[in-house]
Amino acid sequence: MEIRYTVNQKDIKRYTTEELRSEFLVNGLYEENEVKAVYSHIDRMVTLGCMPTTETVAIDKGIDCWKNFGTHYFLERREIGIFNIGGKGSIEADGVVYEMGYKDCLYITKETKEVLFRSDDAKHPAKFYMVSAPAHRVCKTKFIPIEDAAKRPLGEAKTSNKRTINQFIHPDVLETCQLSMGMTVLESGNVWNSMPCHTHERRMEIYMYFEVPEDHVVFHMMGEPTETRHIIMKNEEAVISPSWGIHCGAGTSDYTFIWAMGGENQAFDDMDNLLQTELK
Ligand SMILES: O=C[C@H](O)[C@@H](O)CC(=O)C(=O)O
Ligand SMILES: [Zn+2]
Repeated sequence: MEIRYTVNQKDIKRYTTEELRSEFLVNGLYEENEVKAVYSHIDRMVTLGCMPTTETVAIDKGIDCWKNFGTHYFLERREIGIFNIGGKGSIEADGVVYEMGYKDCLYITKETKEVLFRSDDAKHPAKFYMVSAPAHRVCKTKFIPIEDAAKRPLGEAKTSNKRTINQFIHPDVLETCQLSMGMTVLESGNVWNSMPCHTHERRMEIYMYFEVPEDHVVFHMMGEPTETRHIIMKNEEAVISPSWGIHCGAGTSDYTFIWAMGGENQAFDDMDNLLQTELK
């Protein structure tokens, strides 16, 4: 598992493109029958990808839980949210099997000892995208299909940002310790997400862009509002946003992304909103 430490907003002003990317971009999430995990010291959030093909893959494959977490198993003191962005598959959590279709979500609570990933068809494998946060109490493991997500339509075609925020792991849908997660779907021909943009000093956030057509990219904006930087994102790549940073983007096409937050609170609307004209 790759470990990343926290960075400071004063230092990143001088980062090169490569330095910015190695600090904030998470790519190569899907290697056959492996678990790719990046542990960020920013709110101790772990971003993971798993694409089982011919094997049943355990969540801690390639991870030394005792060394990295000081626990006997991955979810001993953590909770996790998982989306399937690939073909049909299943997740087994302490003996209970959840069938996971495209864009289905599963929240798994703290103290779940065994988590296993499988694909129904190795030729069209499931791709599990996951974010895990430290947790202090047991909640309820819950399967959440997109129909059960709380929907928030936002934006308009005139400003190229017509989209729907689907809140899956959210206090209105289920209880968690600190994790919240959802999926924002842009309507055809709309390219801007999270614009007008915001920060939230109380929480960090991770975006993972997908349904980005081949040969297209998303310009993900980051940095302090008056010191903005960008990272060019390809399909199925994630980007870490520290509490002090904006996080929004424009694609060269429409796309979808999964957001995940952790930190002090779970109040989705607790944002420090910014006007476009305030940005530099
Ligand atoms: O804090 C909330 C997150 O940044 C996202 O939910 C915003 C988003 O999906 C959007 O406006 O498109
Ligand atoms: Zn945000």
